[in-house]
Order: sequence, then structure tokens, then C-alpha cells
Amino acid sequence: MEEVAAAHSATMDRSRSDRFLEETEGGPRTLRRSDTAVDLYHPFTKTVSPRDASEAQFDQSVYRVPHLRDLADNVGRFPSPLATAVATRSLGRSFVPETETILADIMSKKDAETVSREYLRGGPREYTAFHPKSVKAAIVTCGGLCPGINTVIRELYMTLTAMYGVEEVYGVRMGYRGFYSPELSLVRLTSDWVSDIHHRGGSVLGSSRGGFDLEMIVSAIAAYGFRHVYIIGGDGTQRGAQAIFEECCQRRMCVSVVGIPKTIDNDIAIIDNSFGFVTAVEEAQRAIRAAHVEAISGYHGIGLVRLMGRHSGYISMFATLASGDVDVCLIPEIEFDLAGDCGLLSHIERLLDTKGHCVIVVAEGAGLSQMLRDDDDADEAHDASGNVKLPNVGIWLSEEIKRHFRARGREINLKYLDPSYEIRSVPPVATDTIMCTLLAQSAVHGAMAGYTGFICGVVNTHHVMIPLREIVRKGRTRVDLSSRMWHRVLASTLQPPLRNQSPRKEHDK
Ligand SMILES: Nc1ncnc2c1ncn2[C@@H]1O[C@H](COP(=O)(O)OP(=O)(O)OP(=O)(O)O)[C@@H](O)[C@H]1O
Ligand SMILES: O=P(O)(O)OC[C@H]1O[C@](O)(CO)[C@@H](O)[C@@H]1O
Ligand SMILES: [Mg+2]
Repeated sequence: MEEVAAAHSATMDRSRSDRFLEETEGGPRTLRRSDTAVDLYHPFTKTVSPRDASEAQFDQSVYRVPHLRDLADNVGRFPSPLATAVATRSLGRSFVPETETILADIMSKKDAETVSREYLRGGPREYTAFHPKSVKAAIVTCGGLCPGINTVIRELYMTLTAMYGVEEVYGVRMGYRGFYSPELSLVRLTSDWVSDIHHRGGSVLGSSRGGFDLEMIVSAIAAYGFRHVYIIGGDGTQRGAQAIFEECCQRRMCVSVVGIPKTIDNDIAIIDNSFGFVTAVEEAQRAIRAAHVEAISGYHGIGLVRLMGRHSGYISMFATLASGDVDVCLIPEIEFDLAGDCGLLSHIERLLDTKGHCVIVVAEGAGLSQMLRDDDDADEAHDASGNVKLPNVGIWLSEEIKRHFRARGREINLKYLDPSYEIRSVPPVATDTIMCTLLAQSAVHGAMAGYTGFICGVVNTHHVMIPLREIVRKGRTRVDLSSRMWHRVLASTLQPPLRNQSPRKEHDK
């Protein structure tokens, strides 16, 4: 509580940064900004010169990750402790060179010039910018829950303390607001405190939406003297992390701001996917299997399962592919008609006539235009973070199906399952646990090396560091309806377009 009070009362303490640099450099230094203007992001690439880098060309470059030495010309340089400590000596034998990159675009098309985006490879560096004893680290978790958050917290702690010898690691409670709310004191992490947390779902630190006050957050970071800030969260959280990074730069604070992507919706750009997604898809199988059992065991049985995915239908798409029992997969990216010969209801009738049952998976954000068309009074509500609150598509769809068959005097047995929160509140499966561990390690290696304003993630199965600005600039990823993966879903479900007129014909009208 005392520290929280300090955070409130203290103004930004610039001398802390200076003292830190004195400590880390081993001599009296002040934080000196280089005289020449530094473009933190310009690619150090061979392919494009920064001078004429247009947006398109920028995409085809090595993405330079901001480094504290871009902000100041007297940042520390210490041999990594990983090289000498008994337990980590082997890791130290494979330091990642500063210029090693991972190619993002690996498909080579005949006769086309192949130029790929490249991202800096994550992993331990031979030199660190921080002396471990000078590091005070903060960890915060924001947004919705996701399997594996606690594993990331634990591994951040373990990597910082056991690998690098950092002594002070704090947990910020209840998301961003925990930096500055007097009632939410920080938690000092210890090995006892983290020892069992990876077996639990949720976030032991707590999470929240809203409550992002940039001034207060950055002032608290300065007042507490945090040198590393690890921010675990989704697309909104990472937009916040970029703002924190920029504000730290403005205030000339020597702080590494690192994002760790948390997204069961799989909607963060550039990365292959992140922790918790596989677990969520696995957990969704239980509900789909139950829906299938109910459907085949009832007369004209219909199993309807709603899964999460506000803007992106990845969970539904992969859960459908994994199941093999799904007849219709509805995601936010597709438009479908309910009524009419080619609409969803007629398709369900045909399935009942031919197979006797059917299983439908619907993502949270699917069918929105249909629902809004039916409900003139629908108000656009928003949550505390500004995300749109959607009407419940599962309940709406089950009512529409029941109404349709009642009007036709046909008996059906519809069972509606909504495992939305179950699939994100469980602990992670083994592959996700490993991903949590590697992401956390990669985050700490990057921060210790002095990188900042980046998110760690997996691109083409390799761990990389991506500038937060790029993640923000790209916006959300959505299912590509012309991708082979979506075509595989259509082939697996045998679902038709579910439109009475093809979009082209409508457009031609
Ligand atoms: N554009 C933004 N700038 C600054 N902060 C933001 C922004 N968008 C969201 N935030 C903050 O980030 C935190 C989490 O945002 P949000 O609730 O949108 O979840 P998320 O990170 O997108 O995760 P998910 O959607 O996967 O649950 C909130 O505290 C919110 O206030
Ligand atoms: O009910 P809450 O906590 O706002 O979370 C719902 C949202 O969280 C997510 O699971 C993302 O974390 C989305 O799929 C969903 O729209
Ligand atoms: Mg989000």
C-alpha cells in the first residue's frame, strides 16, 4: 500500500533513469539522447532503404525492434549471466546474433520475385543492457481470460530470477488499473507464490477491461522504478502497450516495454497463433461431441454450439475441422441467409430429411447483420474497453430454428450448448504450456538485451520480436474466406454458400 501511495504522489522521477544508467554503466552518466534524430522503426534491411520506404515497401523489410540505445547513447552492456551460470551454461552456448532474422513469407511462386518480411529472432543475447540487480520488473494481465496466463506469469518470474538473477518482480493486479488504483496493491512475486499457479486457469493477478489511464500508468511505472514492464493481453491491450512505450520514450525513461500476445480468438496480426488457442479448440471438442451425441440420439436432433470469436471465427473454424461431426460452421466473416430455398433453415430441413440430425457451430460474432435486421431497437452497447457487446447469436438462432419448424408442424429436438467461458477458463494443454514458457523466456531475453516496444510471438514456428507498432498498424486478423483452410472446412462440413443470391449477383443488381 505504501508503494501505491508513492506512485500516486510522486511525479516522474527523471533522476532515477540517470541513476540507473550510472549503475549499469559503472560510471557517472546521464541519460543523453543522441543528437541525431532516431527513427526507431526504420528497417536495417538490405531490401529497402529507409529514405524511400513506402508503406508497401516497409512490409517487405526486416522489422527493426526499438532498442534502448536508440533512445540514449549511454546504455549498459554486460556479458550475459547465461554464459557462466551452471544451470544455464548450455543455453549460453547458443546466443542469438543481433542480426539473425526469421522469414515471414516462405512461399515461393514460380517467376515471381520473392521478397519476404523478416523479423528479429527472439532468444538470449550475448550482452545485456541491464545489470540484473538493477532490474525491477512488473507483470500485468489485461482483457479476457485465456488458458495459460498463469504459466506465462510463472515463467516470466522464473526466467527473470533463476536465469538472470533479477531480484524484484511484481504483479500488477486487475489489469492496467492496478498500476494506479489505491485499493489494488502490487504483489511481490516469490518462488512459493508462483510454484503451483501454472496448474490453474484464469489469471492469478486478475484481469480487467477499461481503466487505461496513460498518464497515471506511466507515472506509476516511473515512481515504482520499474525497468521492465511485461504486458500480457489481446489486441486492445497491445494498443495500450504501444501507447505506454511511446510515453516512456517521450519521458526519456529507460524502461523495456514488452507485450505478450494473449488471444484465444487468434486475431492478433502477423503471429501464427498464441497460447491458449489449441486448448480452447480442444475444450470446444467436448461441447461439439456432446451436441453430436444429443443430435443423433433424438428424433430429428439438432445440436447447436456457440463458441467465442467476436470478430474472427478461428476457434469455430478449427474446432469444426477437428471434430468431423459438424454440418454447418457459421463465423463472423461469412454472410448467410436464414430463410429462402438456399438459406440456413432450408439446409437444416434437408439435413434432417437425409441424415436425420445435424450439428451446427456458431461463432459469437456470426449472423450479426441478420440479427440487427430483425431487431430495429437493437442498441450498440459497448464494454468498458469500448468493444461492441453483441446480442447472443446462439439463443437467437435456436429460437429462429424452433419457430421455423413449429410453423411447418415438424418435430425437432434442439439442444443448445454454450461453452464460451468453459473453453477459456481451463488450464492449458501441453503444447500451449510449452508455448507459454517459450514466449515468456523470449520476452525476458529481449528485455534484458535492451529491446523495447515489441511483442514476442511465433512466426513460421520460430520465436521472434515484432515492433508493437506493426501489430497495432495491422489491426485484427480475420479468417480469409479464400484460404485453403476455410475451403477445407467447407469440404468437411459440405455446407453450401447459404445465400439465396450469390454476392456477385446481388452486387450486379
Ligand atoms: N486503443 C487502446 N489504447 C489504449 N488502451 C486500450 C486500447 N484498447 C483497449 N485498451 C485497454 O486494454 C485493456 C484490454 O483491452 P480489451 O478489453 O479490448 O481486451 P484485449 O486486450 O483486446 O483482449 P481480448 O479481447 O482478447 O479479451 C483494457 O484495459 C483497455 O482499456
Ligand atoms: O465476456 P467478456 O469477458 O467480455 O469476454 C468476451 C470476449 O472475450 C474473448 O474471449 C476474447 O478474450 C472474446 O472471444 C469474447 O468476445
Ligand atoms: Mg480484443
